[in-house]
Amino acid sequence: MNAPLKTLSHSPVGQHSLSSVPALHFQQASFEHRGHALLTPTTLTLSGCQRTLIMGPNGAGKSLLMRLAHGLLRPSSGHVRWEGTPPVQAMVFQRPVLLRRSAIDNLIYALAVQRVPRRERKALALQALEKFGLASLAKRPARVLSGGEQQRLTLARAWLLKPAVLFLDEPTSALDPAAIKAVEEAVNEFHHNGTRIVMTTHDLHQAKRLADDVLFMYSGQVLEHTPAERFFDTPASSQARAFIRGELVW
Ligand SMILES: Nc1ncnc2c1ncn2[C@@H]1O[C@H](COP(=O)(O)OP(=O)(O)OP(=O)(O)O)[C@@H](O)[C@H]1O
Repeated sequence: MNAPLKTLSHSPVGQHSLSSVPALHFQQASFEHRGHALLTPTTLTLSGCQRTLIMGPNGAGKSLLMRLAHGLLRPSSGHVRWEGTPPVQAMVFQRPVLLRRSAIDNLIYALAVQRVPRRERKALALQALEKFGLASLAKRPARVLSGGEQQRLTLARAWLLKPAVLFLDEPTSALDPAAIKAVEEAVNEFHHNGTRIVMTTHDLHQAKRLADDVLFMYSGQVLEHTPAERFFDTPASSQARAFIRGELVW
């Protein structure tokens, strides 16, 4: 059972205003592997602190686009550029990536990497565990936590980073309804604190709950990037219409 998230604001230093999160531009950015175009030349901009949901069938290129955005991959041609200084970013994966140590030590390690003074680390880590309903599991090895608990721990770690941009790659696909709710609440709280959200999901209902805008991909192409309401009410492409009806397999 997941308790609702405790309200705890980021410190003022960690708050972002619409104008302070720099835009990210894809300029004719493509990605090829062994002669196959996995992302056709793509031009788009992510700006403000929107919640952008990337949708599309399996293999459409959603994770690829996100990895290019986060800088984990470089485009084969074109550019992926921040307007100004690249902001603090965090990424949450479908399968949580945690160190072989206790829950609290995973957070303390992340703070050490950020060079937070040693004397402040434990209190900050405890606050984050408390916020994500994990205080009673602080000493438990992170890797034996349940899937939902592990995902909340990765969100707690991201929270400590105070990212201007948070990328989430299918963060709820392996979770039960209560854990999904907890993750969605966390996503919204990041959003309320001025973090831009970029997230992939296969869950249309989740996308409707969370999205400000939708990026729809099909076969390595971004077919639509529109406000969420327009995407769900009047999708422009036949592929998106089929996808929303549950008829587009790939
Ligand atoms: N780094 C990479 N090198 C080579 N091929 C890749 C790489 N990343 C992804 N691919 C390939 O690109 C295609 C798109 O993969 P991607 O993971 O982006 O799809 P997706 O839309 O996220 O799919 P799913 O919904 O199944 O997670 C796939 O055919 C995949 O095998």
